Amino acid sequence: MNQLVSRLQVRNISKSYPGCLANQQVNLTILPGEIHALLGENGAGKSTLMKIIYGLVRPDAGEIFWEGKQINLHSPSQARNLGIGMVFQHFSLFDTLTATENIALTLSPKEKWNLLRLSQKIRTLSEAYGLNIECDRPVHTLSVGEKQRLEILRCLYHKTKLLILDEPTAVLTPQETEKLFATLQQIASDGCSILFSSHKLPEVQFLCSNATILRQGQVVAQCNPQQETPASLAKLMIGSEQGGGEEFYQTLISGKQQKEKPLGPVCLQVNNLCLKSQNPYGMMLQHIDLQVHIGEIVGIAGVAGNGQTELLAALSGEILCPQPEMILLGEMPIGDCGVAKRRRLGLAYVPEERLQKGVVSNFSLLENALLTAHSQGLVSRGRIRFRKLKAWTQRICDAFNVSPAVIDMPAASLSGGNLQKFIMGREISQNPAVLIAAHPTWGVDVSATASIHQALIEIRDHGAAVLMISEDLDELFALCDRIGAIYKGQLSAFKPVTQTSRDEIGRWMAGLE
Ligand SMILES: Nc1ncnc2c1ncn2[C@@H]1O[C@H](COP(=O)(O)OP(=O)(O)OP(=O)(O)O)[C@@H](O)[C@H]1O
Repeated sequence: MNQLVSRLQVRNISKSYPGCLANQQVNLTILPGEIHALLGENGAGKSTLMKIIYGLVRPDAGEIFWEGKQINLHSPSQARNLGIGMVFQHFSLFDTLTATENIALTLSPKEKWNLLRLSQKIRTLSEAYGLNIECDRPVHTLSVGEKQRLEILRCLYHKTKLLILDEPTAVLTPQETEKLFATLQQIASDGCSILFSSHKLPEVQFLCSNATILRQGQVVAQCNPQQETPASLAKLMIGSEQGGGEEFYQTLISGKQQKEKPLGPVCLQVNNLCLKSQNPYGMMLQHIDLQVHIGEIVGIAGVAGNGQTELLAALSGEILCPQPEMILLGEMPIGDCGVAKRRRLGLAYVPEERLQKGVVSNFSLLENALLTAHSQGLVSRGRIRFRKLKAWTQRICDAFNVSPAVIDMPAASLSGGNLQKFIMGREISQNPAVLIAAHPTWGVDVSATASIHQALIEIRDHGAAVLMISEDLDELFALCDRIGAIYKGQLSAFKPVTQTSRDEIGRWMAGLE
């Protein structure tokens, strides 16, 4: 193959949305077999550019060249036919269909296939790239990592020549990320180009040989990440006026070192919780005992699919417990209380799936704020107090740097990281007695991660009990006072972070102790 012909070139691409220039005269070139990073803060315009390249969003201006020829993309199916595949931050799979059926849906009507032969082909491909997918399992039973591998497999099936990955490692465990990177390197060495966006800068450095950096929709730099440091990459993203050097980056990522302190009274308690999953492939919770004290952040680590979803559902009230005493808030049994009552009693909740469960995506930020914060004096005698609601929502956006802070815009129009900041802000601002948060900084950029960590530390220091469930060990170690792991529906012991190590937690996550 002629290495001089670029796989993809975009020239002077611009795209605006009401009140925002998402991309401004963006130029980008990707060569065959290159793993190219697209970097920028939340809202910098990365997803917009990726969606333009995938034919999902029409640019207002600019040109796209595919293997040297100018193209006019008007749909993802046209992009897929050319060899462009995309894996979104929020997966685009049908949950009730199997892996094979999901791939079958994307085949052209002209293609001859039957499910059995297709399954065999997919299995062979899956083995060749070490993707490890069980073809006959319904998608809703797959873990996050498995769903992502299925999306990649679907692209490989279509002989993708440019694979676009929008924050693929945001909710993967370190082990899953390692596996993903090995697969990506193999795909790239076979000649497929990869466009990769991530807020995890050390990963970008490890994987990518070229990077384009966006700030407020414009290309501000291009570099080889392997010749940079995470600090210098962060500085390019944030801008030299604000971003400092290594020290500045370290303060962003390191969180607050915990001092050991005496524990306050227990605020959230789970007693011998045994619960069958409602999902036939789900994980049964077995004899869960857990205590979170006032003024404490407790972290639960674990590989996705080990009972985190079931535990979150039981704690939030989505699923009721067989006995009320299985969950206590202070001294009050709440195991039989629904979501609304638990919220009234002071429990706030940030779910795993932000678009499906965290917000109603076509509701405005204002309406989404009201959905969980109505008891904060925002409703009186059945009437919404609009002035208060507007001020409340605006305060969340300002305090958590949600951009654009336009409160009557639909939640779906926010970038992924900004939506996460909004959901975290909405829950933290209610000063809950207990905050349960799954993946609190999913897809959030380095500086916003630091602000969310700071906000979590502040509510803890003001007496809240915080329970975090995350696969991100760096985050758990940066924030938590005590940490444990979940494996096959059972909890490990919990230890102060100062008395354990990543190795030990990693062993607990793998059920080795
Ligand atoms: N459908 C839409 N309607 C209105 N505004 C939009 C829409 N999609 C994106 N935007 C805006 O365009 C800007 C760029 O968003 P984009 O999702 O491309 O950012 P990003 O760099 O991918 O951010 P993140 O890292 O948070 O995913 C943001 O200000 C966002 O609010």
